[in-house]
Amino acid sequence: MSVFFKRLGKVVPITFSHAFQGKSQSNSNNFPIPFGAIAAISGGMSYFYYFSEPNLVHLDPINKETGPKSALDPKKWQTFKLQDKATVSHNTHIYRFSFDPNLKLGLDVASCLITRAPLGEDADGKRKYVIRPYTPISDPDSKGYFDLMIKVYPEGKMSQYFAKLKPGDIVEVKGPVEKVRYTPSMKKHIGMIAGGSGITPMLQVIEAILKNPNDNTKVSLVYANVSPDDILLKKRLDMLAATHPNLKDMALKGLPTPSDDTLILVCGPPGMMQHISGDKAKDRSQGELTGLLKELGYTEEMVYKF
Ligand SMILES: Cc1cc2nc3c(=O)[nH]c(=O)nc-3n(C[C@H](O)[C@H](O)[C@H](O)COP(=O)(O)OP(=O)(O)OC[C@H]3O[C@@H](n4cnc5c(N)ncnc54)[C@H](O)[C@@H]3O)c2cc1C
Repeated sequence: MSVFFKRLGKVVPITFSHAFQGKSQSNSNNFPIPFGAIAAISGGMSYFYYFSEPNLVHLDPINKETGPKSALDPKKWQTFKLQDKATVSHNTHIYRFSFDPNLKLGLDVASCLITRAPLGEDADGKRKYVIRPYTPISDPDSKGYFDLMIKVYPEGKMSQYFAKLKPGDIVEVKGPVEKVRYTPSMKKHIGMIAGGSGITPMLQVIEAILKNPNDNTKVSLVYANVSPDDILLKKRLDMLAATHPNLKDMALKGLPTPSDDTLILVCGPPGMMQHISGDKAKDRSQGELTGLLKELGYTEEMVYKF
């Protein structure tokens, strides 16, 4: 496993021990997206990401009661009203959308939803849309709202649309789209490799594991970012680093070794995917497993690309 981190280290100009120093770091030449910060968390961690940033939306207590009705419809675009927006980092925000408080959103872990926004008209005067998937990070069992954490790109069609939204504005949403079905204790050890906003599907799975007291699945998360300032939920990670003296070692040993009891989830920008696992196929199926994970002996059955 140390080979993996040696190789990863080639594209990570700063080691984990530097990741929380709060300075901007130089770019790597090896990667389309430079990775300047990497964090690893292992095993039975508790998660408080909503409480880790002072300017976040205040969450209502989660209503665990489940009901038969869902707010989402996989076949129909539905409108959801933006209730509030909170800043997580210089380019990332959490958007809370509200709906009927008697309903759950209606998705199984791990799933995303699809959003669309009007984008001018085509030659025939027909409305054009930009369509993008996003992964809710709120508890799927909460009623009446869901949260999206979205990174804004300077030229990003949809993320710029989100950046301009004000409370009361509406967004069209369809779904859910199931990615990988998580069932409690389906694997002994799950490794996660995330870059930037690729942390969102990992959060969904982590939350599902941690809220179930009977689920003892071990989770190792490797989280790469452009610079320390880009680490989403940094305060929470800082706290873990401060209270877990062996966290640095875990960064070197954390990922599960290849075995039938192992699942590695990967989500991040194209450059990272290419290097770690190979990108998904053009038809968005899983595609061939290549990259570091393949070299290290993981098989396609052990890896899932979001
Ligand atoms: C299953 C799934 C779930 C997703 N969940 C989330 C989520 O929860 N939160 C979230 O923020 N995003 C998520 N994404 C990514 C999201 O769907 C969009 O791709 C992203 O918001 C960019 O869309 P855009 O229209 O703003 O940019 P585009 O108009 O598509 O791209 C414009 C420019 O932005 C830059 N850019 C766009 N995407 C990236 C990238 N990934 N890395 C580096 N540069 C980029 C490039 O320079 C690009 O040329 C998810 C993607 C998938 C496939």
